[in-house]
Amino acid sequence: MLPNILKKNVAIFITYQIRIWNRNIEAAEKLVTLLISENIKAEVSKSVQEAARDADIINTCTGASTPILKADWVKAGAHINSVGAPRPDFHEIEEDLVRKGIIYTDSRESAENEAGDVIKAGVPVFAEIGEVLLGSKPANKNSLTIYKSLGLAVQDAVTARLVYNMLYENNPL
Ligand SMILES: NC(=O)C1=CN([C@@H]2O[C@H](COP(=O)(O)OP(=O)(O)OC[C@H]3O[C@@H](n4cnc5c(N)ncnc54)[C@H](O)[C@@H]3O)[C@@H](O)[C@H]2O)C=CC1
Ligand SMILES: O=C(O)C1=NCCCC1
Repeated sequence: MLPNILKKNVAIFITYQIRIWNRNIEAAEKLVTLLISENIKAEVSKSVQEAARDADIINTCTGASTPILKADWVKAGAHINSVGAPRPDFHEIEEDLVRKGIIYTDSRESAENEAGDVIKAGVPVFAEIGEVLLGSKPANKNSLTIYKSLGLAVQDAVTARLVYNMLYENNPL
Protein backbone atom coordinates (compact mmCIF):
# COMPACT_ATOMS: atom_id res chain seq x y z
CA MET A 1 0.00 0.00 0.00
CA LEU A 2 2.84 2.45 0.84
CA PRO A 3 4.17 2.74 -2.76
CA ASN A 4 0.79 4.09 -3.92
CA ILE A 5 0.61 6.57 -1.03
CA LEU A 6 4.11 7.85 -1.85
CA LYS A 7 3.26 8.29 -5.53
CA LYS A 8 0.27 10.45 -4.55
CA ASN A 9 2.53 12.53 -2.23
CA VAL A 10 5.10 13.06 -4.98
CA ALA A 11 2.43 14.18 -7.44
CA ILE A 12 1.77 17.35 -5.39
CA PHE A 13 5.40 18.48 -4.91
CA ILE A 14 7.81 20.11 -7.33
CA THR A 15 10.82 19.21 -5.20
CA TYR A 16 10.94 16.37 -2.73
CA GLN A 17 13.19 13.70 -1.31
CA ILE A 18 11.69 10.47 0.01
CA ARG A 19 13.37 8.53 2.81
CA ILE A 20 12.21 4.97 3.47
CA TRP A 21 12.61 3.06 6.71
CA ASN A 22 11.52 -0.51 7.35
CA ARG A 23 12.51 -2.81 10.23
CA ASN A 24 13.64 -5.16 7.48
CA ILE A 25 16.26 -3.20 5.50
CA GLU A 26 15.84 -5.42 2.44
CA ALA A 27 12.16 -4.44 2.27
CA ALA A 28 13.18 -0.76 2.39
CA GLU A 29 15.77 -1.32 -0.35
CA LYS A 30 13.21 -3.10 -2.51
CA LEU A 31 10.77 -0.20 -2.22
CA VAL A 32 13.49 2.36 -2.98
CA THR A 33 14.48 0.37 -6.08
CA LEU A 34 10.85 0.29 -7.21
CA LEU A 35 10.43 4.05 -6.71
CA ILE A 36 13.69 4.87 -8.50
CA SER A 37 12.63 2.65 -11.41
CA GLU A 38 9.63 5.00 -11.73
CA ASN A 39 11.88 8.09 -11.63
CA ILE A 40 10.92 8.95 -8.04
CA LYS A 41 13.80 10.18 -5.87
CA ALA A 42 14.13 7.92 -2.83
CA GLU A 43 16.74 6.60 -0.42
CA VAL A 44 16.90 4.16 2.49
CA SER A 45 17.13 5.44 6.08
CA LYS A 46 18.76 3.31 8.75
CA SER A 47 16.38 4.45 11.52
CA VAL A 48 12.96 6.03 11.93
CA GLN A 49 14.65 9.03 13.54
CA GLU A 50 16.87 9.51 10.49
CA ALA A 51 13.89 9.14 8.13
CA ALA A 52 11.75 11.60 10.11
CA ARG A 53 14.43 14.27 10.58
CA ASP A 54 13.17 17.63 9.27
CA ALA A 55 10.49 15.87 7.19
CA ASP A 56 7.48 17.88 6.01
CA ILE A 57 5.32 14.76 5.54
CA ILE A 58 5.68 11.47 7.37
CA ASN A 59 3.73 8.37 6.30
CA THR A 60 3.45 5.52 8.78
CA CYS A 61 1.94 2.27 7.52
CA THR A 62 2.75 -0.54 9.93
CA GLY A 63 1.18 -3.29 11.97
CA ALA A 64 3.18 -2.18 15.03
CA SER A 65 1.80 -2.68 18.51
CA THR A 66 4.34 -0.38 20.15
CA PRO A 67 4.98 3.13 18.76
CA ILE A 68 7.76 3.52 16.20
CA LEU A 69 7.55 7.32 15.71
CA LYS A 70 8.51 9.57 18.62
CA ALA A 71 7.51 13.16 19.38
CA ASP A 72 11.12 14.42 19.63
CA TRP A 73 11.86 13.31 16.06
CA VAL A 74 9.10 15.29 14.36
CA LYS A 75 9.47 18.97 13.50
CA ALA A 76 6.83 21.60 14.27
CA GLY A 77 4.44 22.05 11.36
CA ALA A 78 4.98 18.56 9.94
CA HIS A 79 2.05 16.52 8.66
CA ILE A 80 1.74 12.81 9.51
CA ASN A 81 -0.39 10.35 7.56
CA SER A 82 -0.91 7.41 9.89
CA VAL A 83 -2.35 4.56 7.86
CA GLY A 84 -1.40 1.56 9.98
CA ALA A 85 -2.33 0.51 13.53
CA PRO A 86 -6.06 0.22 12.76
CA ARG A 87 -6.94 -1.66 15.96
CA PRO A 88 -7.35 -0.50 19.58
CA ASP A 89 -4.35 -2.64 20.63
CA PHE A 90 -2.05 -1.42 17.80
CA HIS A 91 0.14 1.70 18.08
CA GLU A 92 2.57 3.31 15.67
CA ILE A 93 2.76 6.90 17.00
CA GLU A 94 3.95 7.86 20.47
CA GLU A 95 1.21 9.21 22.74
CA ASP A 96 2.99 12.54 23.31
CA LEU A 97 3.17 13.08 19.57
CA VAL A 98 -0.54 12.38 19.10
CA ARG A 99 -1.31 14.86 21.91
CA LYS A 100 0.85 17.56 20.27
CA GLY A 101 -0.95 17.20 16.94
CA ILE A 102 -4.31 18.27 15.55
CA ILE A 103 -6.13 15.07 14.64
CA TYR A 104 -7.97 14.58 11.36
CA THR A 105 -9.57 11.34 10.23
CA ASP A 106 -11.86 9.81 7.65
CA SER A 107 -14.48 8.77 10.22
CA ARG A 108 -14.63 10.20 13.75
CA GLU A 109 -16.61 7.17 14.98
CA SER A 110 -13.99 4.75 13.60
CA ALA A 111 -11.01 6.73 14.93
CA GLU A 112 -12.43 7.05 18.44
CA ASN A 113 -13.35 3.36 18.66
CA GLU A 114 -10.70 1.59 16.55
CA ALA A 115 -7.50 3.64 16.29
CA GLY A 116 -5.17 2.59 19.11
CA ASP A 117 -3.07 5.75 18.81
CA VAL A 118 -6.09 8.05 19.23
CA ILE A 119 -7.69 5.96 21.99
CA LYS A 120 -4.47 5.64 24.03
CA ALA A 121 -3.63 9.34 23.79
CA GLY A 122 -7.18 10.21 24.87
CA VAL A 123 -7.41 13.13 22.47
CA PRO A 124 -10.45 14.31 20.53
CA VAL A 125 -10.59 14.16 16.76
CA PHE A 126 -10.56 17.75 15.48
CA ALA A 127 -12.18 17.10 12.11
CA GLU A 128 -13.15 14.55 9.53
CA ILE A 129 -11.47 15.06 6.14
CA GLY A 130 -14.92 15.62 4.64
CA GLU A 131 -15.42 18.65 6.91
CA VAL A 132 -12.13 20.14 5.66
CA LEU A 133 -13.12 19.55 2.03
CA LEU A 134 -16.49 21.21 2.64
CA GLY A 135 -14.76 24.18 4.30
CA SER A 136 -16.48 23.80 7.67
CA LYS A 137 -13.19 22.99 9.48
CA PRO A 138 -9.74 24.52 8.81
CA ALA A 139 -6.73 22.53 7.56
CA ASN A 140 -4.31 24.21 10.03
CA LYS A 141 -1.48 23.98 7.49
CA ASN A 142 1.15 25.55 9.74
CA SER A 143 0.51 23.29 12.74
CA LEU A 144 1.54 19.73 13.49
CA THR A 145 -1.31 17.75 11.95
CA ILE A 146 -2.05 14.02 11.97
CA TYR A 147 -4.37 12.29 9.52
CA LYS A 148 -5.50 9.00 11.04
CA SER A 149 -6.76 6.83 8.24
CA LEU A 150 -8.90 3.77 8.87
CA GLY A 151 -10.68 3.28 5.58
CA LEU A 152 -14.39 3.48 4.86
CA ALA A 153 -16.62 0.81 3.31
CA VAL A 154 -17.86 3.43 0.85
CA GLN A 155 -14.30 3.78 -0.53
CA ASP A 156 -14.27 0.05 -1.29
CA ALA A 157 -17.72 0.25 -2.90
CA VAL A 158 -16.77 3.23 -5.10
CA THR A 159 -13.47 1.59 -6.09
CA ALA A 160 -15.28 -1.63 -7.02
CA ARG A 161 -17.72 0.42 -9.13
CA LEU A 162 -14.85 2.19 -10.93
CA VAL A 163 -13.12 -1.12 -11.66
CA TYR A 164 -16.40 -2.60 -12.86
CA ASN A 165 -17.02 0.39 -15.13
CA MET A 166 -13.51 0.19 -16.59
CA LEU A 167 -13.85 -3.53 -17.31
CA TYR A 168 -17.45 -3.75 -18.48
CA GLU A 169 -18.42 -0.26 -19.62
CA ASN A 170 -19.30 -1.44 -23.10
CA ASN A 171 -20.21 -4.97 -22.14
CA PRO A 172 -22.21 -5.08 -18.85
CA LEU A 173 -22.44 -8.37 -17.00
N1 LIG B 1 -6.10 2.97 6.92
C1 LIG B 1 -6.48 2.15 5.97
O1 LIG B 1 -7.34 2.48 5.18
C2 LIG B 1 -5.83 0.82 5.87
C3 LIG B 1 -4.95 0.39 6.84
N2 LIG B 1 -4.33 -0.82 6.73
C4 LIG B 1 -3.37 -1.17 7.77
O2 LIG B 1 -2.10 -0.63 7.40
C5 LIG B 1 -1.05 -1.47 7.89
C6 LIG B 1 -0.13 -1.88 6.75
O3 LIG B 1 -0.86 -2.61 5.80
P1 LIG B 1 -0.12 -3.25 4.52
O4 LIG B 1 0.81 -2.25 3.92
O5 LIG B 1 -1.17 -3.83 3.66
O6 LIG B 1 0.66 -4.42 5.24
P2 LIG B 1 2.13 -5.01 4.98
O7 LIG B 1 2.12 -6.32 5.69
O8 LIG B 1 2.48 -4.93 3.54
O9 LIG B 1 3.06 -4.00 5.75
C7 LIG B 1 3.12 -3.97 7.14
C8 LIG B 1 4.44 -3.35 7.51
O10 LIG B 1 4.44 -3.12 8.93
C9 LIG B 1 5.72 -3.46 9.38
N3 LIG B 1 5.64 -3.75 10.81
C10 LIG B 1 4.84 -4.66 11.41
N4 LIG B 1 5.06 -4.65 12.75
C11 LIG B 1 6.01 -3.71 12.96
C12 LIG B 1 6.67 -3.25 14.11
N5 LIG B 1 6.40 -3.76 15.32
N6 LIG B 1 7.58 -2.27 13.98
C13 LIG B 1 7.86 -1.77 12.77
N7 LIG B 1 7.28 -2.16 11.63
C14 LIG B 1 6.36 -3.15 11.73
C15 LIG B 1 6.15 -4.66 8.56
O11 LIG B 1 7.54 -4.82 8.59
C16 LIG B 1 5.63 -4.26 7.18
O12 LIG B 1 6.58 -3.52 6.46
C17 LIG B 1 -1.73 -2.65 8.57
O13 LIG B 1 -1.80 -2.38 9.95
C18 LIG B 1 -3.14 -2.65 7.95
O14 LIG B 1 -4.09 -3.24 8.78
C19 LIG B 1 -4.51 -1.60 5.62
C20 LIG B 1 -5.39 -1.21 4.64
C21 LIG B 1 -6.14 0.00 4.69
O1 LIG C 1 -7.21 -3.94 4.69
C1 LIG C 1 -6.93 -3.80 5.89
O2 LIG C 1 -6.05 -4.45 6.48
C2 LIG C 1 -7.66 -2.79 6.65
N1 LIG C 1 -8.41 -1.98 6.01
C3 LIG C 1 -9.15 -0.92 6.59
C4 LIG C 1 -8.86 -0.66 8.00
C5 LIG C 1 -8.33 -1.76 8.76
C6 LIG C 1 -7.44 -2.69 8.07
